Amino acid sequence: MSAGHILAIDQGTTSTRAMLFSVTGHCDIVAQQELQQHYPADGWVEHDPEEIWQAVVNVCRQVLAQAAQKGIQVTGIGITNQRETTVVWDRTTSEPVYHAIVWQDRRTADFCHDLRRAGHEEQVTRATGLLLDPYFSATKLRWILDQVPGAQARAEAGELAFGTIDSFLLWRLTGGRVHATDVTNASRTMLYNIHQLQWDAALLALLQIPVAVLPQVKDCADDFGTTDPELFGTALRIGGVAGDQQAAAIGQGCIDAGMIKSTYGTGCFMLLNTGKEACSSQHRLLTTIAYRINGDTRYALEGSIFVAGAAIQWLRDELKLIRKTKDIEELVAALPSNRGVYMVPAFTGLGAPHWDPHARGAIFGLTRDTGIAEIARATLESVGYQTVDLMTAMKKDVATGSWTLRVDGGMAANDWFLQFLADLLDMPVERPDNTETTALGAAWLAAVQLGLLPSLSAAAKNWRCAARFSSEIKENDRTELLRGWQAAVSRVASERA
Ligand SMILES: Nc1ncnc2c1ncn2[C@@H]1O[C@H](COP(=O)(O)OP(=O)(O)O)[C@@H](O)[C@H]1O
Ligand SMILES: O=P(O)(O)OC[C@H](O)CO
Repeated sequence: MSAGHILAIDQGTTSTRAMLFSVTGHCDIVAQQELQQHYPADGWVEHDPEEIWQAVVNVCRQVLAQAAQKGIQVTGIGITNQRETTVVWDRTTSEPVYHAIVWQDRRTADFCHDLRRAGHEEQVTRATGLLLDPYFSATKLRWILDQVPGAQARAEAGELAFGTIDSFLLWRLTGGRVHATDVTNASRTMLYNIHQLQWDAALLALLQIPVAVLPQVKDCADDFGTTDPELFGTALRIGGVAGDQQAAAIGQGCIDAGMIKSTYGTGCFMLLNTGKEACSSQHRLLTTIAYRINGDTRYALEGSIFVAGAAIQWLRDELKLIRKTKDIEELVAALPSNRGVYMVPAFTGLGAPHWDPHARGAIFGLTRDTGIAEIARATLESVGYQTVDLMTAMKKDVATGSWTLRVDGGMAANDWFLQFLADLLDMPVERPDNTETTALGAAWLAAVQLGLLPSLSAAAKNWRCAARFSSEIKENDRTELLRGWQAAVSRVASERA
């Protein structure tokens, strides 16, 4: 029997995956299930937690069945998840009291605006490293406690539990025995003090969140309990949990200060490891926890863009300009330039460094001969320009870094995009051989906890570069491209930003 494999659960925004990894990071078996998106109103995005749970059980069972057939021994489980997405459930029945409110949801934009006007943003940033934005869990939780009849009183009485998706899965996987989360997920709630490493009493009071509703916060490699034996036929230990962007940074081997990764999935998330220092941004980036192992906390600066690959899906599904996502590469590569067309994909507002939840998307520079290719190219380019906005802010905040960008996620398969990125950033862009970095990071955390790996440093030695892109354009051309973007993005700003 082959030993030492970890089952990684990656519960993402658009799909749920289970993957089986060896400790070197080789993936043997994968199962995946799409997740339905619910848009009940403008700017609202929800998931059905029961659908998420069923998908997790299904994909895990598929992988475990194949592992058993191949005689592979599964040592334990690592979990990684879409962050901030908020679930509240009944502790007795384990049933959610409302749909999961997804990180992209903007329904609490006005509430955040009011809190900002009342002067609370500095307090939020000082304690949590975040900005006062509907992106984070706190105001979503407040909304559920306000809108579901009786929820506030039941939360105060200890009858309800709140959690990000990792917590909800831990609860269900352990048969309601564990109500916990890890520090990286906690650091995205806007309720967790990232310096004191505990729930922030002043913010809980400000938002009237009862302590009784909150999960216990653990390290990323920790004892998260064992699965209910009835689920998978055996009790598996859960040894690792991290939010998906932090897990991707680990899977990219960005475990030391100065290393940067960017993940291009539905959104784009750039994390710069700042080591033991919680660097506070002067340029509207987030300070967040990169990971904590054996009580040793490492921090990161994060730039979050809400729409990256989702814009390519929009071209495919709404505008029907491309049939398959991968068709975009050939389409845009055929054009000699962007022909002055710029697209700002502010479908759900703008994230870092603009933080404008009321901004909406726009296309600029249209002429009589603008066609499908120009609009597709402007859309793909917009993800590159937004990356430059993040990197520019990071370079201003932190003097030293490796200034090499490691990339992953669905869009990292697009060579044209990665070359454009290297051209715009004037920086090497590296794609690893294993682009399933998110699940890999969760697997490595569990492997460390369960004794299959001595440390994350040992794990990171397995990282390999598969493709490297360097700038091939002139400084003048870069400046011109960026000037066009800056003009476009400034025109979608809302009056309330
Ligand atoms: N060749 C490609 N060019 C551009 N975008 C792509 C390409 N392949 C996939 N994508 C985009 O990548 C995203 C899927 O990436 P993935 O990492 O699976 O996302 P998530 O984890 O957020 O669900 C989709 O939004 C899709 O539009
Ligand atoms: O599920 P993803 O990969 O789109 O990631 C979502 C992020 O964690 C949101 O902060």
